[in-house]
Amino acid sequence: MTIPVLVVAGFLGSGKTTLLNHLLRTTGQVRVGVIVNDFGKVNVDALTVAAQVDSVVGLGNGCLCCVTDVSELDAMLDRLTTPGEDGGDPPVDVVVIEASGLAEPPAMVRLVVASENPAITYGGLVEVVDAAEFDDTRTRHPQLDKHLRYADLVLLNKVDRVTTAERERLLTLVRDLADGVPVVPTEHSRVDPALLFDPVDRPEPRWKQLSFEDLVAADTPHTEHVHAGYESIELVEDRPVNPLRFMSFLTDRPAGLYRVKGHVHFGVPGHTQRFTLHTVGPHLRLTRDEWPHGTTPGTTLVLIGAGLDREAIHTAFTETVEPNPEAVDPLDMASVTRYLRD
Ligand SMILES: Nc1nc2c(ncn2[C@@H]2O[C@H](COP(=O)(O)OP(=O)(O)OP(=O)(O)O)[C@@H](O)[C@H]2O)c(=O)[nH]1
Repeated sequence: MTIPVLVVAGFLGSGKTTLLNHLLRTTGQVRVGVIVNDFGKVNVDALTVAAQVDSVVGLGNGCLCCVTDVSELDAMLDRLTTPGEDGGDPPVDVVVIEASGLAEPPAMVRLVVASENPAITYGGLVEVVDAAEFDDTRTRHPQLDKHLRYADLVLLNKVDRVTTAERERLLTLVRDLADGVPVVPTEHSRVDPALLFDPVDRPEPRWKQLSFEDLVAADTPHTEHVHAGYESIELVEDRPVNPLRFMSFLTDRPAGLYRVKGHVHFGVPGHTQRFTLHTVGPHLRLTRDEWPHGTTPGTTLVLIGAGLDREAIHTAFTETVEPNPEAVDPLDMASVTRYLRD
């Protein structure tokens, strides 16, 4: 299991810190490590802080870390993702970094994507935009359009501050500008964490200390419940898929797609193993191993995003099916193996 590292960006006051606090509160068993450049911003009840060592503040359900600039980020990621001395689990399941300033998000994304740390994987760049200020921000910062296209997911936040008609106009405009990047409308950055990363299935100990998360959950008002706001599509196919057609299905990403995970069966001579795939936006990650004993090779994918065209996706995927994998040129597998990380 690798630890996804997400980067949260957005203009001043758009709702980035609100998103971090929301994730710390609502991720169930997922332990979220948060990296901010100022602890003071995150709403930590002093009583719930279990320990503060150097620049890491430990919480019941995660860690809060502090970095002053990008150069410290790598070391902080190592710390958060290294298993304990007892060889047990690393301290967190997911890391969320709040990027500040305009230049930082691309630098942070590059650092995470290029990281040599085998424990982490890039989890996506989430751009938070303020619906009520959108037109003004765009006038003042024309580069906002570029930021939208560069993101892997856009949260159109503060929709409670605009009328329904305005919300629809903005949603259409932002979707248009984001050019295929999924856009999810939110209030107080309340996005379903399942859109961002996978839930963790950790057996609950029969007896456990009350955690930060339990305390918050106990007094979380009903209105805090998240609306799904995202969808997932499962694709299952027993027949092999063609490497070139399948890779172009992934790289010509369907509009609204945020991430894809699953197993792929190419069945091409010399490449009949199981390929495990994770994508976030345009970033692909593949590993290869043998099919577990007793399983029939086949492709099973879960696509997660917002505003997905189910029918178009099913059709495009079906077109990748290869009736005669033995006849496929093994060199065509280079389009797949160049993404391998094993
Ligand atoms: N009405 C409304 N207010 C919101 C919403 N989301 C955030 N806010 C408020 O907007 C203000 C700014 O939110 P933050 O989460 O601090 O924004 P930020 O992007 O972290 O801000 P900076 O770090 O200063 O750039 C706070 O007062 C939030 O409570 C929302 O959806 N609706």
